[in-house]
Formats: sequence, structure tokens, C-alpha cells
Amino acid sequence: MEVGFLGLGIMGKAMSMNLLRHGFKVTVWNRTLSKCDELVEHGASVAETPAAVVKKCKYTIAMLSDPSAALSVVFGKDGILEQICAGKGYVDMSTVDADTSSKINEAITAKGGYFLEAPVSGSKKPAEDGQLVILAAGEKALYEEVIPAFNVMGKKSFYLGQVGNGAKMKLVVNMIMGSMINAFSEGLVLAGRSGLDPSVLLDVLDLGGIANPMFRMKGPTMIQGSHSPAFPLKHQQKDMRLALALGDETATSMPVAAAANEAFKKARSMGLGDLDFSAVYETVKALEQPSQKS
Ligand SMILES: NC(=O)C1=CN([C@@H]2O[C@H](COP(=O)(O)OP(=O)(O)OC[C@H]3O[C@@H](n4cnc5c(N)ncnc54)[C@H](OP(=O)(O)O)[C@@H]3O)[C@@H](O)[C@H]2O)C=CC1
Ligand SMILES: O=CC(=O)O
Repeated sequence: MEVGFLGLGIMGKAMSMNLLRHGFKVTVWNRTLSKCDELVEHGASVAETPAAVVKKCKYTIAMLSDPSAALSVVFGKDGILEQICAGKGYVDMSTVDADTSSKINEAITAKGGYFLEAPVSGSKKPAEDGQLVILAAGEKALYEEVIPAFNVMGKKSFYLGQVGNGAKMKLVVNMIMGSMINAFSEGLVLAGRSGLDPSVLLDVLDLGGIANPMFRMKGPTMIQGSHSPAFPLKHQQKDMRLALALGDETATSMPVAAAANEAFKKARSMGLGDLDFSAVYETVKALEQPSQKS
């Protein structure tokens, strides 16, 4: 199967590498073209523009940072719309909001193409291991045609119906995740300031009802103050912002998520946006320790 792949960041690189490893013929494009070199070493072809990828491939997958990147690759100069036509499919796996996905869907289908949104749950390591959870919505026929690619990139694919449902599901999941990492950060700092060993807290958590892979994986490096980016904090803050907007639309009160978003914004203002989202821990550590007397 031949596929195009747009966006070779942390996720896109790992996902397209998996496709190559499993025998797919892959044509890649990245805004910073030099990032294509490593994929070429593993057998990929390169195209100069998104339009050139679509011209060459029946199916094109995108994994881009945010709504503005997703829109510019479709609507911009040399973008997807210049070449999409009947018989070609476009699958956007970026995390965006439902409005962005719907705009892209309308434009692609107006040209006769097929569209599927398919954001993913899982980070750098699951992407490398082909263990993502894929949240697809849109054209069912396209979903069925690209299942062989999803099976290589992920461990489970959900088909969620109309365009927008994939985006919404992803935002709900990341809203929960972003709130959890904040509560976890506060717990680690509280343990330390209470004279407890935070690494013992990790062991206690891991044996109880709130044990989870995120605490298990991130806890030890957070305690060391190491936040090498797997999921960049700026993207987690984007997801909180988009989830809160979904909360506005649906009149859903989310005070916990709103507080978590403020913490991520604070982290960005401290220059931590390119680090892993676990760096929100540093904002809690940076808060002045209240005096014991007051
Ligand atoms: N990292 C993770 O753990 C996960 C991330 N996601 C989501 O996946 C998406 C990608 O994440 P990730 O790979 O981590 O992000 P990165 O920041 O590593 O990569 C972002 C990619 O988007 C490209 N890009 C940014 N702006 C534009 C633009 N205006 N036009 C064209 N290309 C652009 C970048 O190109 P360039 O190289 O030129 O900058 C790069 O290829 C995001 O939506 C994120 O929320 C979902 C699940 C997990
Ligand atoms: O979007 C991030 C993830 O870990 O999933």
C-alpha cells in the first residue's frame, strides 16, 4: 500500500517509520524539509509540497501540531486542496477541534475526495511501538480502506461516526490527562514538603486503585526534574484550551480543567512549552512555600 505522510514531528516520524518498517511505500513531506532525511534513509520518498504528496498517493495522512497547521496544509499555497479529487483520501491524525475538522472535511468532499479525522491517544513510545489508540470519524469507506495502516500504527482503532466525534473524544481524553498530571504534580510536591519521600509515594500509588501507566512512566523522571519532550507541554495546553472551548459550547462547567489550563499557561510563560507536559510540575515547585507560622 502506498501512503503519503505530512508532518514528521515527534509523532509523525515514529508513525511513518512504522509504516516503512511494515512494508508500506511512504512519501513524506515536512515543513522543515531536512527532517525528511532520516525517513529517506529508511526507504521513504520525499515530495516538495503537500499537493505533490496528494498528487502521487491515493491516501495521505497528516500529523501536525495544531488547528492552524492543519488548516494551512489543506488551504494554503501548494496545499492538499490543489490536488485532492475523487478516489483520493485524506486522513488527519492531528489533535484539533471539531470545527477545524469540519472545515477540512467540507473542503475535501467539495472536491470529490474522502476525509477521515483520526486523532490518537498515546505518546512517543506508543507511536514508536505501533501501540496508539486511534479515534477515527468521518468517511466509513475510507476508514475501512486505511485499516491496514491503522493496524500498523495502533493497537486499537475506534470508528466514532460523523466528523467531529474523533476530535471531541480526543479532547475529552486529554482534558482528563492534563488535569491528572496537575493533581499528580501537586501530590509529589506536597509529599516532599511534608517530609515524605516522593519515590515512596510512587510505589504506594502504583499498588492502589489510581495506579496508571502515566504516573508509572513519568513519576521517576519528574522527581529528577527531567522533562525530555514526549508530548510537548505547548500541545497539552492547546488541548486544554480546545477542551475548555468544547465545555463552553456545551455549557459544561469544568473548574478542575480550567485550573489545569492556567497551570499549563504559567508553564509556557516560564519557557517550558517545548518540554514534556510533565514540566507543569515545575510550576508547582516554583510556587512560594507558605510560611509554617501563617
Ligand atoms: N507527542 C505526543 O505525545 C502526542 C501528540 N499528539 C498530537 O499530535 C500532533 C503532533 O504532535 P507532535 O508530533 O508531538 O508535535 P511536534 O511539535 O513534534 O511536531 C509538529 C509537526 O507539525 C508541523 N507544523 C507545525 N506548524 C506547521 C505549519 N504551520 N505548517 C506545516 N507544518 C507545521 C511541524 O513541522 P516543522 O518540523 O517544520 O516544525 C512538525 O512536523 C499534535 O496535534 C499533538 O497534539 C497526539 C498524541 C500524542
Ligand atoms: O496527546 C497525547 C497523548 O499522550 O495521548
